[in-house]
Amino acid sequence: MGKSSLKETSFAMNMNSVHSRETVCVFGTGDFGRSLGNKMFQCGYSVVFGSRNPELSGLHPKGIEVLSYKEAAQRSDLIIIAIHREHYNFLIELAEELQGKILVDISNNLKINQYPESNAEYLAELVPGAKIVKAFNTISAWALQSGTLDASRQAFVCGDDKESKQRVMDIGRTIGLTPMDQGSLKAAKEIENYPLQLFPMWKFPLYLSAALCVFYFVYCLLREVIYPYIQEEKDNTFFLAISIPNRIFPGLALNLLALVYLPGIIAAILQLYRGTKYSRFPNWLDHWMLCRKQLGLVALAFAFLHVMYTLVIPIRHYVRWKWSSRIINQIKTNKTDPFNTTTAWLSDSYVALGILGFFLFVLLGITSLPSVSNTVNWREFRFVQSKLGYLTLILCTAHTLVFGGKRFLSPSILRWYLPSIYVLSLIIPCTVLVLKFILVMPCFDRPLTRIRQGWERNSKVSKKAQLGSGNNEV
Ligand SMILES: Cc1cc2nc3c(=O)[nH]c(=O)nc-3n(C[C@H](O)[C@H](O)[C@H](O)COP(=O)(O)OP(=O)(O)OC[C@H]3O[C@@H](n4cnc5c(N)ncnc54)[C@H](O)[C@@H]3O)c2cc1C
Ligand SMILES: NC(=O)C1=CN([C@@H]2O[C@H](COP(=O)(O)OP(=O)(O)OC[C@H]3O[C@@H](n4cnc5c(N)ncnc54)[C@H](OP(=O)(O)O)[C@@H]3O)[C@@H](O)[C@H]2O)C=CC1
Ligand code: HEM
Ligand SMILES: [Fe+3]
Repeated sequence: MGKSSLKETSFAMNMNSVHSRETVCVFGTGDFGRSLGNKMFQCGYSVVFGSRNPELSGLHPKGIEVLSYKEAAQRSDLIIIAIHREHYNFLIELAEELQGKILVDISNNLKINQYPESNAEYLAELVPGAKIVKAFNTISAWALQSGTLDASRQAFVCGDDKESKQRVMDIGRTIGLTPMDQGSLKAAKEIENYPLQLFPMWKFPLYLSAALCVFYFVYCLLREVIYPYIQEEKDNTFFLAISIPNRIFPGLALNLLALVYLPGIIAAILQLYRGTKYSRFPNWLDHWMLCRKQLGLVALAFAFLHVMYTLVIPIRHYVRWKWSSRIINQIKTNKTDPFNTTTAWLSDSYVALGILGFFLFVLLGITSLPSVSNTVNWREFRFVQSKLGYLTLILCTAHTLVFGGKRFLSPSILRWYLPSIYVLSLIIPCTVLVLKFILVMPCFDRPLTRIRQGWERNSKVSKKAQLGSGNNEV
C-alpha cells in the first residue's frame, strides 16, 4: 500500500476514533431520527437513541442502544431532537438532565410562519438551561438514508453559542453535508421557512415570462392571423405552429436579457442620486437584483428555443412554397431579381450577430453553473457576467435591429397601427444600452466609482477628510 494511502487510512482511523469516542444522543426513533442516527453511526460516532418505548423500536444496526429519554439524555452532552415541535412538552420534565447540554433542533413546520416564534426559539424557552443549535432541517430523511444528498447537501446552521454551533457543524461535515453558518438563533425562523418555499428565486422570472408570453401571443395573433383574416381573407392560422412562436421566444429572450441588466442601471442611478452606496435599495429592486441569475437562465432557455425554431425555417412547407412560387413568377414574367449585395450583407450580418450573441449567451449560462463559478474569482465572474453580459445584449439587440432593417420606419408594416413585434422587443434593450452608455461617461462613471468605493456626498467622515486635505469639493 503506497505511503500516502497509508497516511489516509490512519487519518480516517484517527477521525473515526475521535468520533467513535464522541457519543451523540438522538431523541425520537422516527424517520429522521433513525436516518440521521444511522448515518452518524456509519461515520464513526457512537449513537444512543431516546424513545418513549425503547423495547419496541427495532430496525437499528447492532451497537446502537435505545433507552428511555431520561437515560439517553445522561449518555451525551449533545442531543439531536428528532421530534415534531408539537411534542416538545415532555422535554420540560427533563430540564435537569438537559441542563448545559447542546440541543440540536432539526424540526420543520407544515406552513411558512406557522408559529409566532421559530421552533428552535420555542425549544430554548422550554429548556432555558440548554444551548440550542438549529441545523439539518433542510436535509430529507430519505436523502440521508439513500445517500442521494446531491440536491440538499447544504445544511443551514444557527445558534447563539459559537462552540456548540461548531460541534454541530463538525457532525454535518463528517456525515457529508456542507454546513453554512447563518449566525444567531434569530436566523432559525428563516431556516425553518426555507424548505417550505418553492423555488423562491424563480417565481418572479417565471411569472414575468408567463405574462410576457401571453402578451406576445395575443399581439402576434392580432397582427399575423386575425388582421390578414379580416382585411385580406387569408388563413394564416398555421402561423401558430412556428412563425408566431419564433416571434415570441426571441422577443422574450431579448427582453429578459435586458431585464437582467436594468436593475444594475437603476441601482447605479439610485446610488448617484443618493450620493452613497450605504442606503438600502427598495425591496422590489433588491429582490430583482437577487433573481437576475434566474432571469438570465430563463432568457437563455428562450434563446435556445428561438435558435431551434430558426433552424427549421428552410424545411417549412410554407417557406419552400414561397421560394418556389417566387422562382416560377420570375420565369413567367421573364424577369429575375438582380443580386443585391446590400441585402446579402444585411441578411448575413444579422444572422452572424445572432450566432455571436447566442455564443456569449451560452457562455454566461455556463459560468453560472456552481461547478464553474466556484473556480473563478469574483473579478473574473463579474467580468464575464457584467462585461460579456453587456456585449451579449449589444449583439442580440444589433441582431434584431439589422433583421428589422429599414422595415422599421415604413408605415406599411403597421397593421391596425400595430408595428411588428420585434419593434416592441427592442424598447427595453435599447433603453438599457442607452442608459448604460450614459453611465459609462466619465462625468458619471467617476463619481459612481467613488461612491462604490465608499465615498459619501453627505457624510461627516468624508467632509472632515476633505477639509483635512484642503480639498473643498463638497
Ligand atoms: C445566462 C445568464 C446567467 C447568469 N448567471 C448569473 C449568476 O450565476 N449569478 C449572478 O449573480 N448573476 C447571473 N446573471 C445575471 C447577470 O449577468 C449578473 O447579475 C451581472 O453581474 C449583472 O451585472 P451588472 O453590471 O448589471 O450589475 P452588477 O455588476 O451586479 O451591479 C452593478 C452595481 O450595482 C451594485 N450592486 C449590485 N448588486 C447589489 C446589491 N445586491 N446591493 C447593493 N448594490 C448592488 C454594485 O455596486 C455593482 O457594482 C446571469 C445572466 C445570464 C444572462
Ligand atoms: N422526515 C424528514 O425527512 C425530515 C424531518 N425533519 C424533522 O424531524 C423531526 C422528526 O421528523 P420525523 O422523523 O419525520 O417524524 P416521525 O413522526 O417519523 O418521528 C417523530 C418521533 O418523535 C418521537 N416522539 C416523541 N414524543 C412523541 C409524541 N408525543 N408523539 C409522536 N412522536 C413522538 C417518536 O419517537 P419514539 O416513538 O421513539 O419516542 C417519533 O418516532 C420533525 O421535527 C421534522 O420536522 C426535518 C427534516 C426532514
Ligand atoms: C444561433 C443564433 C441565432 C440565429 C441563427 C438567429 C436567427 C434569426 C433569424 C433567421 C431571424 C428571423 C426569423 C424570421 O424571419 O422569422 C431572427 C429573428 C430574431 N432573433 Fe435571432 N437568431 C439567433 C440568436 C438570437 C438571440 C440569442 C436572440 C436574443 C436574445 C435573438 C433575437 C431575435 C429577435 C428578437 C428576432 C426578431 C423576431 C421577430 O420578431 O420576428 N436571436 N433570428
Ligand atoms: Fe415523519
